[in-house]
Amino acid sequence: MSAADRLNQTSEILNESFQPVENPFKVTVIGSGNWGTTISKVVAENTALRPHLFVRRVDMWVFEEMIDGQKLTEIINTKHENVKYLPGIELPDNLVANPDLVGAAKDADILVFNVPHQFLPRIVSQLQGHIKKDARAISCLKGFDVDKDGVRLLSTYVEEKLGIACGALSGANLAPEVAKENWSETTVAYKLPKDFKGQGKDVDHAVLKALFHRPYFHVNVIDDVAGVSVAGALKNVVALGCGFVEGLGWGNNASAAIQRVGLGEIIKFGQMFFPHSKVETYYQESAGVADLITTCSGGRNVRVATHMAQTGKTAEESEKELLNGQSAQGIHTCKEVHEWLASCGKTDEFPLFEAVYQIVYEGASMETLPDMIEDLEGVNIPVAKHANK
Ligand SMILES: NC(=O)C1=CN([C@@H]2O[C@H](COP(=O)(O)OP(=O)(O)OC[C@H]3O[C@@H](n4cnc5c(N)ncnc54)[C@H](O)[C@@H]3O)[C@@H](O)[C@H]2O)C=CC1
Ligand SMILES: O=C(CO)COP(=O)(O)O
Repeated sequence: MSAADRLNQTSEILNESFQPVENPFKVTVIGSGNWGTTISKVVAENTALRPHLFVRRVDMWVFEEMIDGQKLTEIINTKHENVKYLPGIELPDNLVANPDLVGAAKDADILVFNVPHQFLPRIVSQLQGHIKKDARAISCLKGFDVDKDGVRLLSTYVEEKLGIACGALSGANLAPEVAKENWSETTVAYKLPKDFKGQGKDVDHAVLKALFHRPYFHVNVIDDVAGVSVAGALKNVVALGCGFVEGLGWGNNASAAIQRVGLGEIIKFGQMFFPHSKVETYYQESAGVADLITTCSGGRNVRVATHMAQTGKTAEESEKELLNGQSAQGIHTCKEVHEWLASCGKTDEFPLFEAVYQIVYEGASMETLPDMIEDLEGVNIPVAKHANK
């Protein structure tokens, strides 16, 4: 059996195993960047395939902009291509670009949030009071919300601000590869809420699998929203560190060292501030170590940091020059993490995260990265008897 036949067979088996629901779910994706458009494509392919579960039409909210005198939404809806953020990829015709945020979201049963996380607060405040009370959400964002009260997951932020249950989707998922339908895995995390209405009436793990799983995009659904979200947010900070050593020309050993320290700090951060997150999520799930590896190999964060090292430009300048309006989320996340760790006096316990912040925001030298992350605690360096003579 060919690989393509095997994939089609998997898809058919999945279709048969999904029970119909009373009222098919309407799905809206909030966001239309590189990943936002890719996930919209994934979702729209599945809603077209599974009318017993989903309304065929998927709305994708687009932060409207003009491209050569024409609205981006009009281009997407006529050419079926997001020419700015996902050029060269054909989008399904049941995916509708919608510039009206409330209009796109108000009838949705499932809201998929997928915007650079610095824009989330404004979007959520515009949605307050305008969505279905029993809607459910999945956050594909990578980052944290930090204020004087603490560090919060973005799914928790959505839950608190909108009063709806929210899970997370994260994995080793560089958008251009998923968009081209190259095989990858992802992790969806969702906890059934207290007001769960029952199978066939509400969103559960099977519904989420049916919404996101594609022959080329394999989904594992788990409960650990915190583990998935912490790993997704922090690997972007580690990727900046990898970009610095790569840009300095130090090679693969240096990058591996940064990833080793980074994985340790990710797990420690998760255990310290989200103790209900599971350690195995960090090394067994796509959202854990696999996302760390792919992002440090070829993501936008690593590219931006490499450019900084090679040109001496700032993070913002490098992002602007390289990404054509896309966002390297590690730039925001390293600041959020620093602010949180500083407020609780724990920056010393996360030397890599702190070093990345110091390089991006305080002008620290990239060359000193190895010394900054060297943990000398407990190491007894022998001193020669007559060293000072
Ligand atoms: N691109 C990727 O490979 C992956 C990205 N992610 C995560 O998904 C989230 C979304 O990323 P992308 O879709 O790649 O976005 P992106 O990095 O492509 O950002 C561009 C998007 O931001 C929008 N935007 C610009 N200014 C805005 C404003 N003031 N208000 C609202 N929106 C505005 C643009 O219209 C565009 O849709 C991020 O948290 C990212 O870390 C997760 C997995 C893969
Ligand atoms: O999250 C990602 C891959 O899973 C994408 O990482 P970048 O934003 O660094 O491209």
